[in-house]
Amino acid sequence: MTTSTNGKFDRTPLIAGNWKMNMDHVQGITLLQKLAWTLSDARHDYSRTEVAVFPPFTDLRGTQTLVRGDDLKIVYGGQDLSQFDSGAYTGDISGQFLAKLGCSYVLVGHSERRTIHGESDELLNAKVKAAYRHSLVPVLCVGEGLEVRQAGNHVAHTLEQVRADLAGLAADDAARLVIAYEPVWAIGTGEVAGPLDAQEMCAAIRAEIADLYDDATAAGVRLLYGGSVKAANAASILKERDVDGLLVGGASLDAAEFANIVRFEHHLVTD
Ligand SMILES: O=C[C@H](O)COP(=O)(O)O
Repeated sequence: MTTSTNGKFDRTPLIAGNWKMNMDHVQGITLLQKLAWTLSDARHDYSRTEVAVFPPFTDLRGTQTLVRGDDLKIVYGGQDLSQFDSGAYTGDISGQFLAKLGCSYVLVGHSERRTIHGESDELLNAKVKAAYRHSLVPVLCVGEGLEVRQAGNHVAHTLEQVRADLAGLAADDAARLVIAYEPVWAIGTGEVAGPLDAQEMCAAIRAEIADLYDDATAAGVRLLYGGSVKAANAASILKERDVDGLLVGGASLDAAEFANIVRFEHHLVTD
């Protein structure tokens, strides 16, 4: 388990920015530089809250060069990877290539991959395993659409994704996993799941991991919430017991806004 000096956190909180298909390699460098400067001016302590960005593939080499050159503490990852390691898979990107570019993480099963690209749980299970083959930590994205939520089946649906996507995964790999709960109806819509919705699902996922593995493994897994997160709602979501971080889309494209989300602790009201 990672440890944190943050009051409620047993695990180091992770604030992750998914740039999606925004920011070319020049814009990406400018955004990353602004983010690093803003956090440096604010004396952000990266050992208290980890910061990750997920730029498009074409930005990763520039990201690596900037992070290394300026000795930044921001970590980064790819938005997807192939289930294969190399070969005749036109357009795909191997986890091996991501690792060589210094990526720490990789998103797996973002809802936009599941819906637009029709990625199945079987495929995502293979991608999770491919990530570990290349020492990348998968950020596995799960969550329900609006109809499932309205029918009240959101917990069962999401846990089914968790079970299928992790099938056959070893416990020591599972313990390092990050899972992002992203209700599809709250992504890019301005609709935010309430803190209690986020907590309900994160607690259910943690209990499921404990069932699949054991309590120690479940205690190590970091669970993020994603869906229309802004600086104004970040702290209230992160106050919840089982929520260990955030996966931020739109708001991560604005360095000042994202830095404010990273600095959520300054907005936490202590009870
Ligand atoms: O990966 C991020 C999620 O899809 C959330 O995106 P959003 O913050 O723009 O709603």
